[in-house]
Amino acid sequence: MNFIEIKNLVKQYYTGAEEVRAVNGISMNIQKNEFIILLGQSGSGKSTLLTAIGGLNKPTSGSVIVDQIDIYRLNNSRLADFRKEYIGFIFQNFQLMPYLTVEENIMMPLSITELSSEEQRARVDALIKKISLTGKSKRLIHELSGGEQQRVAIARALVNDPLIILADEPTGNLDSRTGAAIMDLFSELNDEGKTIIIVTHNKEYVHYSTKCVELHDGSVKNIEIFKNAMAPAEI
Ligand SMILES: Nc1ncnc2c1ncn2[C@@H]1O[C@H](COP(=O)(O)OP(=O)(O)OP(=O)(O)O)[C@@H](O)[C@H]1O
Repeated sequence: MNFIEIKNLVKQYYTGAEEVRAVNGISMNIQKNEFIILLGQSGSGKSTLLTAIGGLNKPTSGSVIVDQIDIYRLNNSRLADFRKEYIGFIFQNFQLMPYLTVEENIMMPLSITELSSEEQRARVDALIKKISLTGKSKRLIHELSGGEQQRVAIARALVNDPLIILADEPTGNLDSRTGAAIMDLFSELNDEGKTIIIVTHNKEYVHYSTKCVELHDGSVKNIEIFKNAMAPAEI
């Protein structure tokens, strides 16, 4: 059974009199534990597709089905619950709170959960260790390097233990060595069972993926398969 099914997805934006078909009828299936890289020129629809998969961008038509949930048929509050349970989202510009500490940033999505404070503490400590920032947990975000900030953003995306990690140009603001280290971290998360979908301009990263999907003008132009995910993969 497919973990994520994208069915004939269309997204049109209207700005004044102008209409843009950012996604123009995309269908694809993604299996659990795949590592998908979305490539394509600027404006080809990558971010629109990614945010639609993450329940952040209601399509004009078509559907996104995750774990058998037709997500845009949910009401807003259930859709928010879906995002919390299933999705960890990471952005190019980190979107962290600059005047909060590393651990306060990671803990933010937990504040509304029912975990005890001890459980929250243990979870945050384990994530700080995972991103190799032990010893810097009390630092303010603006006292960290770009690569460290992106690691904090990844830890924050992981704190509710989502099954799916979506990242929009996560290495776009980083130098190549730091970018590769971030990709290694995604690879490690994929090995641990997370399904990962990353938008990037960097073709050198395709070897991290199980499947590379290239978009052009809102459609799938090419699909290249690099390796099998744990489950047999099929798009
Ligand atoms: N909120 C919006 N309102 C109007 N048009 C939009 C909006 N978001 C995106 N678009 C348009 O939709 C098209 C696809 O945009 P999208 O951001 O999905 O592409 P992209 O491949 O991620 O581009 P980039 O690599 O530059 O981030 C573009 O023509 C863009 O201008």
